[in-house]
Amino acid sequence: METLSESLCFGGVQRVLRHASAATGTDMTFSLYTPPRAGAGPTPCVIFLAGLTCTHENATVKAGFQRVAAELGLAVVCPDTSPRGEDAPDSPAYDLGQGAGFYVDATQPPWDRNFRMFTYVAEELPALLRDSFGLGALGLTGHSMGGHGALTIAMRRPETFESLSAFAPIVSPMNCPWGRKAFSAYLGEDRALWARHDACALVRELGWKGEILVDQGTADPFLEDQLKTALFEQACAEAGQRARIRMQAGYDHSYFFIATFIEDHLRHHAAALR
Ligand SMILES: N[C@@H](CCC(=O)N[C@@H](CSC=O)C(=O)NCC(=O)O)C(=O)O
Repeated sequence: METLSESLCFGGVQRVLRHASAATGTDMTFSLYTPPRAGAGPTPCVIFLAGLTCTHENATVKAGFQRVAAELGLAVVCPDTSPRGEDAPDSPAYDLGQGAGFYVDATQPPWDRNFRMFTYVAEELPALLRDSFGLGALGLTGHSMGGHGALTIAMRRPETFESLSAFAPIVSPMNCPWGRKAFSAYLGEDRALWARHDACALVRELGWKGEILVDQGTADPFLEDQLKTALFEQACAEAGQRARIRMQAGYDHSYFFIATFIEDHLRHHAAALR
């Protein structure tokens, strides 16, 4: 494990770290904020999964989570969104390849060797945070493609994650252009496999053990074609899933929207992780 940077922030420490990942077969970079106040027992931690084109850095420097995380005694981890580097495949498109891992384990060449972001987030990272940093209960959140990752990974791994929220998530990748393009490339044409990575399908099949908090801006340019929040509202209603899905008037898809509501999300996680 290599420490790339370390800065004091609101009395806690904001680090950027790099490690060799067994899941992706590449080095992976992530940020880790640890709060100043050590409570009783291991520090609870929220993992924030970012969206298309992002690295660990976007949420770390733009979401503004550190002040509230310090107050609540929460650690926050921001992983990268895909494997990177010359040894991993890529595509010239912003919505496929490096920066667009879609939180699945690819089954199709050339992606299948490295693009294993489901295993990285669901298994390798939680074990690393527990074993190398002594962190405790885990919550999962994310934005857009990362909101899709948070919803799908948490529902499939309720034994690993205790709390769940999302900002402007892609709620049904099977039914939007970003998702269909990524799933065709990474997973092939097996629709049953696609459904195992689709939040609307999973909420009907598995559900989530707690309340899901979702914020979505009404001025988000991706709302109608890509994100389709109404499909998740309908799926939750039909499945009897507890969910607080808040349509936030006038907010767009940016990190200004995330920064506005990050405090609510961290409080939602802190309440469940105690
Ligand atoms: N370049 C693309 C859209 C890129 C974009 O908006 N990325 C979002 C996430 S979208 C869903 O996963 C993002 O978080 N960007 C980084 C940031 O710091 O804002 C286009 O122009 O259509």
